[in-house]
Amino acid sequence: MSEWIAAAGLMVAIDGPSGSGKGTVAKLLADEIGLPVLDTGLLYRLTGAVALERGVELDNEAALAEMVGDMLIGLSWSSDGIGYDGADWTPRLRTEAVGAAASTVAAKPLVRERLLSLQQQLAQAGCIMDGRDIGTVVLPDAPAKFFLTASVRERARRRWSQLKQMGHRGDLDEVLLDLKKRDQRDRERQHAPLAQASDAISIDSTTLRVDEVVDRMLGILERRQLIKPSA
Ligand SMILES: Nc1ncnc2c1ncn2[C@@H]1O[C@H](COP(=O)(O)OP(=O)(O)OP(=O)(O)O)[C@@H](O)[C@H]1O
Ligand SMILES: Nc1ccn([C@H]2C[C@H](O)[C@@H](COP(=O)(O)O)O2)c(=O)n1
Repeated sequence: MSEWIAAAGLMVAIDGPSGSGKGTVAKLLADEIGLPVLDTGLLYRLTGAVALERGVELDNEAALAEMVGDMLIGLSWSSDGIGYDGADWTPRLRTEAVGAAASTVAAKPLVRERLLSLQQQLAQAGCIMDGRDIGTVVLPDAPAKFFLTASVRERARRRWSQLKQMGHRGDLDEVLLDLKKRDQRDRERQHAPLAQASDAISIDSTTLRVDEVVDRMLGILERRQLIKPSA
């Protein structure tokens, strides 16, 4: 049972760089307030993974856009993950290679354009959506927007320890370098770059526990009367 009741159709946007904790916090917040959570990174990861699998050049924008058009037909995307062509793709999308491919295809305006309306349609019933451009482009009118940050060293440490738990033997400096490259690509692309919306509240999670971040968000949503205690 959720501890809070969310206003009907509430949309909460959570943006931030890789490893800032968006996905983790979005899931916990969603459990607390009883909303579905949509991880938009999965759409770009699936695009990158399908392109790699089919041998579509990651720099060929027209071919990628055509591929995404086809992909949308067999796509199922929900709080549980992402499915395509009758298979659950979620478990195979968490590798660094897929993350890098996702970041490359995400810089292509035609790819973003093709994925935009799906995100906007699914958000309409109310949700917590996390990504890079949710507060700025996908849901510019969302009544609650958060921009989650953490120092690049801390984000690399988190990613490294996550990889270690998954059985990978990554080097921390290598993870740090990959993260810096991804940050640069995501922030510097021309179309819908990673950016804080002017009306987003920034939370630096470098020295905060996950539950402390979630509590801050709940406090802000309650003060804005977007949620109320369920009891
Ligand atoms: N405040 C925090 N303190 C410590 N560890 C955290 C914190 N927030 C998240 N983590 C851990 O950091 C790792 C990365 O978090 P998460 O996957 O949620 O980040 P993300 O911003 O969604 O990244 P990406 O955009 O690459 O998907 C996870 O292992 C998570 O448990
Ligand atoms: N709204 C979004 C979500 C994700 N991306 C891109 C940028 C990331 O490097 C890549 C993978 O995202 P992650 O799963 O790590 O959150 O997808 C984007 O451009 N816009």
